[in-house]
Amino acid sequence: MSESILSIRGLRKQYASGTDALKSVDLDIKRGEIFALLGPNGAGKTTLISIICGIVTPSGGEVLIDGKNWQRHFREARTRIGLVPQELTMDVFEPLISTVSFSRELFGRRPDPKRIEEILRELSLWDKRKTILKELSGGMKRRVMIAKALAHDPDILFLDEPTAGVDVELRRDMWNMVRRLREHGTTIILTTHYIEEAEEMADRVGVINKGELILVEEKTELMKKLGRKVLHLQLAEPLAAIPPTLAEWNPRLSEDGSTLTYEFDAKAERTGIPSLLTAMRDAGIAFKDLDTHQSSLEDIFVGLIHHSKAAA
Ligand SMILES: Nc1ncnc2c1ncn2[C@@H]1O[C@H](COP(=O)(O)OP(=O)(O)OP(=O)(O)O)[C@@H](O)[C@H]1O
Repeated sequence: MSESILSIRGLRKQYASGTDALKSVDLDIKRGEIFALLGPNGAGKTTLISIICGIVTPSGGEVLIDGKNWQRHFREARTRIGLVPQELTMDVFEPLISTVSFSRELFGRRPDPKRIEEILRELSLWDKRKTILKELSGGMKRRVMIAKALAHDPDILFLDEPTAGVDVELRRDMWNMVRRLREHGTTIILTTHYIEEAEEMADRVGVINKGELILVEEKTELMKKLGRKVLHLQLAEPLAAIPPTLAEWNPRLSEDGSTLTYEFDAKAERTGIPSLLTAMRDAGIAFKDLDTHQSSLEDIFVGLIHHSKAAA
């Protein structure tokens, strides 16, 4: 059994409008990992997921599931993949439990009321099982979409913007659910705009921009490698402006003049901090407190997108 459960090779998509939504994407997804695909609006995330799930036809390239071409083994691929799409799609007059049970059978699995009950209980839907979908709240409907995707016990689950517009409670429930699924061996690929989601959940992160994967990295490595640190200096006396002698460190002054912020490369041999502190002393600027913090995945992401825009 190979390490990759999913291999994407040279995947391209040009829509009839002429938009190149994917420009030859290569990606390997490891068995059992949580992979977060990050990217700005229109980057190609939904297109990528939709192709793998058989909803959109690619213009070129292929997808292999356990080494098997997903189009030639379409039935098997469909059984193994679950998708929670961005848009809610469901028959609004059906009772919840029928919709979810039907999803299981649609993907060629034998009926299993016990398993359906388990899924509904886990998603706090059991009490609502007889309610028709039309009468459920937006958050409940989203839970139903997840239940539908899980009903046939897929071993690869795609979540397209799973927590866009959901409340804090549902977001927390979903994160817990994703963790539990991973513990049971499910491979999870999620797209998100929320960096904190990737930071919290993912083992690896891919960044896609304008149809190109510009980076794939272990999350912890990514944060270590690209992470910059920020030094905050709480000044003893507020400053009206930054003295010209500090210009070479390019510090920022808070609006009230009480805090000086300096961003530095935590991995660099010379961080610039000792010389900055000396220059401050020479300028007669005293500070009463200082702290540093690691820049977040968000800082890294913004930096990357900015960089790729500048290079284009
Ligand atoms: N059916 C379609 N026909 C034509 N162009 C499309 C179609 N679907 C998507 N696109 C275009 O393809 C590009 C990629 O869109 P896609 O929806 O994959 O991006 P995304 O990263 O999922 O964006 P978002 O975060 O906004 O959901 C965009 O330029 C989009 O306008």
